Amino acid sequence: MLDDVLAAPPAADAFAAATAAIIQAGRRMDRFGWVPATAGNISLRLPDGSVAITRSGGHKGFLDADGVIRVDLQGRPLRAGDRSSAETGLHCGIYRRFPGAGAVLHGHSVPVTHLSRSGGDAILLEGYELLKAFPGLPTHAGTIALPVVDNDQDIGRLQAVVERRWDALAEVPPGYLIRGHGIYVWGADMPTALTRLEALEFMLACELEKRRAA
Ligand SMILES: CSCCC(=O)C(=O)COP(=O)(O)O
Ligand SMILES: [Zn+2]
Repeated sequence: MLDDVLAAPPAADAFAAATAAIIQAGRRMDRFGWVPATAGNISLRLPDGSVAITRSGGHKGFLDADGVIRVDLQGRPLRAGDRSSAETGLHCGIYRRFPGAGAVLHGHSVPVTHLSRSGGDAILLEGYELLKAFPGLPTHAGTIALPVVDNDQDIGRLQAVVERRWDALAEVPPGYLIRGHGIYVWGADMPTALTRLEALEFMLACELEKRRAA
């Protein structure tokens, strides 16, 4: 019991650590060109069940501590007047559905935007060594069918569509694409989410090259 109390960091410390991790993730995503202009958003689940998430509208490669705020699992800001990401509902939808999700990343890369626009409800990734970055895929011989959903400015309606897609899948991959918009990826923690995003972006860039060459 005492061990549990000592192991749990005070809420303010946990938020400060999450803010630092989010700032670092934004810089990393920016280096790859995945968060152009004010695109993208980033969040981490906090030990008290709330969520640290980027504010709406800033450049995610130039975040400072003021660029990260807290919301509850329904996406409501914990401090009156704070305006979290316009896509907070998609982050919270992931945290509510997957108790093991601890970090969520959203970016707008060229491969994601281009491939998601070219039709189809899923993008098949097969034969890539980097598939091993995903749960349950011990070799390159596995396959990921990344769901693609139509874009919608109504985030509640978009989240309902995403949930219906998840309901229809025997196994839900930890990511999906929004057509002409971007990608959502999650993991147990920030390093895992970043690894998955990087692996997916690499494979999607290869898919784009393949289509160009065809
Ligand atoms: C100019 S990007 C349009 C909004 C968007 O798709 C996005 O990812 C960023 O929105 P946020 O409110 O999180 O800044
Ligand atoms: Zn977006």
